[in-house]
Amino acid sequence: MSSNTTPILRATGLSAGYGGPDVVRDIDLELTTGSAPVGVVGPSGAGKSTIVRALVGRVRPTSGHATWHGRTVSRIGLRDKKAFRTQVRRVTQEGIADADARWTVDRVLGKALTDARKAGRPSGRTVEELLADVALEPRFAPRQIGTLSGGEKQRVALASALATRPDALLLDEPLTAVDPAMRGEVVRRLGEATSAQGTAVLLVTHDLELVERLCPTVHVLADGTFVTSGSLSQVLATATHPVVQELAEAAPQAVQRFR
Ligand SMILES: Nc1ncnc2c1ncn2[C@@H]1O[C@H](COP(=O)(O)OP(=O)(O)OP(=O)(O)O)[C@@H](O)[C@H]1O
Repeated sequence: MSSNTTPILRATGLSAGYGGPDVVRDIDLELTTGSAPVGVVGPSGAGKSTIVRALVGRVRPTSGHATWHGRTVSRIGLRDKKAFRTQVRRVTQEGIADADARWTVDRVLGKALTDARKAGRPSGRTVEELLADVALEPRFAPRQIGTLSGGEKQRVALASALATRPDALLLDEPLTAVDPAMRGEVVRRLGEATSAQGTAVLLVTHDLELVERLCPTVHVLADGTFVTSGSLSQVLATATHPVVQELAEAAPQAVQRFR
């Protein structure tokens, strides 16, 4: 990728909060077409979700910028909002919370595919392929959303986001309800799907194992600022900040080898 490619999404010196003191400060981050997934890890309350909210325009920066193809996110007009929402998808731990509980998985994903086509973003995928991207078998297609487990709802939310072949996928603790044994497989398939369709991924999570599997680069957030960045192995091996040391100590066996 040439260095003058405009990033899909970029935070530059971004600070933001909720009316009181800023909860994130001076954040620099970018997602570029074809870039490898980027992780953000840090303790609860550090501001991870706030960064994602600022990137999608749900929280307005108090200083600095969030930009989408060079345009200030908080100033995207009504006319372009739909395109923004199709091209930049956020998936939270709520899973498919917006969908009617009586709708079937097939109907939810079918609608996502139709919406994508109407928005000029045909993915050329089928419901079965989307389900496979998140390691769900075809037998889930006729199931009503209200009958799914929390982890299954989270996987349907991911599949629905993939349906629009988004430029950027912002994942905020997307697999908390998926059991650890299955999480690795979902992430593997998700990594393949996003890489094949050129979707840039930002993964915000407590789960270092997920980051290790998906993200060659990770930023560590402590009390609203990035304190270190690099590969997870570099970050853990050179831990000097107390938050990084705490993360390293709490890390599962699979990532302890980096220490
Ligand atoms: N709507 C809100 N109004 C006021 N304060 C908020 C709001 N949402 C979050 N905060 C505060 O902002 C800070 C950062 O919250 P945020 O949700 O970004 O952290 P996080 O790192 O994602 O945490 P977690 O890992 O627990 O989800 C916290 O102190 C939180 O209490």
